[in-house]
Parts: sequence; C-alpha cells; structure tokens
Amino acid sequence: MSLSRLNTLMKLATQPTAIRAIQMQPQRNLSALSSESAGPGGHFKTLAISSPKPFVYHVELHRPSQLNAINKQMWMEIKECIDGLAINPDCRAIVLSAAGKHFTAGIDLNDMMNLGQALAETDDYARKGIILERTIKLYQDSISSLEQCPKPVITAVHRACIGAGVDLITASDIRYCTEDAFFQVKEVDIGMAADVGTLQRLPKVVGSQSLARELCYTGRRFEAAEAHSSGMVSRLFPDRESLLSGALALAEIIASKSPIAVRTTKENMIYSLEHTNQQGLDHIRLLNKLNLQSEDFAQAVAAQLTKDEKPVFAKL
Ligand SMILES: CCC/C=C/C=C/C(=O)SCCNC(=O)CCNC(=O)[C@H](O)C(C)(C)COP(=O)(O)OP(=O)(O)OC[C@H]1O[C@@H](n2cnc3c(N)ncnc32)[C@H](O)[C@@H]1OP(=O)(O)O
Repeated sequence: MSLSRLNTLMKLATQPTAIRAIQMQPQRNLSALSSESAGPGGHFKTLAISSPKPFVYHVELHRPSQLNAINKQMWMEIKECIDGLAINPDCRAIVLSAAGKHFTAGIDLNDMMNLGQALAETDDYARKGIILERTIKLYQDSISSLEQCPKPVITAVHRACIGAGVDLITASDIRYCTEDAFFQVKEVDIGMAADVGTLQRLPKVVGSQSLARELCYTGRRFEAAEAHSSGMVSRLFPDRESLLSGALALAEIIASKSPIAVRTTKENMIYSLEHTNQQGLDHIRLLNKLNLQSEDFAQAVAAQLTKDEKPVFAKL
C-alpha cells in the first residue's frame, strides 16, 4: 500500500474531515461535502456522505445528471470511502443509496470510450492487455470492498439498477428497493461478460443457477416484484422516502448491537458461503474463542438477563 493511500485511510478513520465533519447531520449535499472536506482523502466528487443516525453512515451515489453512471472516479471513490468506513470506529452500518432519477445506469459508457482511446495508443497486444487487466482489477476491488467491509452494507435501490449496479448491490449484505425498481445484467448487451462480481455473486443471491444464468445470458429487465420473490431484495417500499427511512431504520438496529458480534457474524457468513459447514463451524469456533471473552458479550448477556436498558458498547 502506498504512503498516500495509507494517509487517506487514516484520515477517513481518525480525522474530522469529509465524513466526520458532517457527522450527525441528517442530510448533506455534494457541494457541502466538497467545501467541508477539502484536503486529501476527504474530497469525494461522485459520492455524498452523511451520518444521519448514531454509528450509521449514509453513502449516496451522486452523479444525478449522469444517472449515476459509474465513471473511473466513482469506481475509485467507492473503494476509498468503504475502506475508510471499514476502519472508522464511528461507523457500524452503512446505507448505500443514490441521488436523482435512477440508482445507476451502470458503467459510464463515455468512460468506456476513453478506455478505448487509451488502448488505441499502443499497437502492442501485451500492453493493451495490461491496461485492461489493471482496469478490471481496479473495478473488481471497488465492488469487492462492500463484501470485504466488516460493517454491514445495506443497498437501497430506486428505479434503474443496471450492469455495474447489479455487481455493486450483489456485493452488499442486504438489498431493499422501491416497487418501481428494475434490474438488468446488461453486460451481454454491450458485448462483454460481466467481470466485476455479478457472475460470482448473483447465483448465490437469488439461490438459483437457472434464473441467474437466464438473466446473465439475456440481459432481460427484471422488475422489483421478481427481485423480491427471488430473494434478490428482501423488502419492497412504495417510494424512495420510505425506502431510505426503512434502510436507515434497519442500519440503526444493526448499529445498536455489539460491533464485535456484528462484524464476526458478517465475516463468518461470508466465509461460510465458500466453505463446507464443518469449515464454517471451525472458523466461528476460532473467532469466538476470542470474542466470547469480550466486554460486549458480558454486557449483552447481563442486559438480557436483567431486562436492563440497552447496553452501550465501546467503539471498535
Ligand atoms: C471493466 C468493466 C467492468 C464493468 C462493466 C460494467 C458494465 C455495465 O454496466 S453494462 C451496462 C451499461 N449501461 C447501459 O447500457 C445503460 C443504458 N441506459 C439505459 O438503459 C437507460 O438510459 C436507463 C434505463 C438507465 C435510463 O433510461 P431513461 O429513459 O431514464 O434515460 P435515457 O433517456 O435513456 O438516458 C438519459 C441520458 O443518459 C445517457 N446514459 C444512459 N446510460 C448511460 C451510461 N451508462 N453511460 C453514459 N450515459 C448514459 C443516455 O445516453 C442519455 O443521454 P442523452 O441522450 O445525451 O440525454
């Protein structure tokens, strides 16, 4: 990791810049973020960030006039932001939503044209290959940051969630959407196989290879009702307002629990996706032989037994 990247992460985790300067404000807009967060690491141009409830962060895709199409800057900022929140002790749950008409139109097709130009600058296939390899890896790492984040990420989708949007939400922990949301694994329509997560995660998310392959081979639009019945989203909401308040209410509940218990639960559930039941049990036994000695455990058990006030857990 480069020194400047390390600095950026440390700033997000510890300093009152971008994120912390706006902590506890119910909402904020992009211009407020930009002016308050001038300085390295805190200056997101494509995301708007606030902390509307204790220990809850709200990250908004914020290129509304481009339908939140994901350009290179947004790919990079998503990772930078989520990695920062991953180690921010004031963050225990993240809601990811989007500003404007749609959740996202997928990858920014104009940006793809720029990539084409960069490729055209060399005739050498090995060098073209390296450019593509680096780009795909950068974008894969951006999406995977949601899965790798120890804090649960709840995605709240309204209207269109296309292409890279499906990659993004399938890497999150919990998906909610509005009744007018629709989804498309549209990569096949732009002549490519999805390569930043959908092919790996969607079959597990919908629990059906048949449905996932149908969606990936055809790029057909699937509506909120089908997303709900297939388990891709766990709740539907009539409109954006109720969607966001539902997602934030859920995040608040998660944030009220022991942060050790929640992060360990996420870690073990993700581990168990790729391992046998016995391996999953071995993994959680190792984690809990440490975690059951934590103050959180003692405090939470005591609170359950005494029906006392909600325990207040130390920052992690
Ligand atoms: C290494 C790569 C890894 C990642 C790969 C990811 C791949 C993908 O994401 S594949 C999917 C790419 N996206 C699309 O194909 C989306 C195409 N757009 C649509 O289907 C519709 O625009 C949409 C349903 C999102 C919105 O429909 P609506 O009727 O509300 O708006 P439109 O009139 O169609 O669009 C308004 C203007 O936005 C421009 N636009 C739409 N999508 C994109 C995009 N992805 N990138 C750039 N610009 C986009 C659209 O052309 C219109 O522009 P204008 O005509 O100038 O107003």
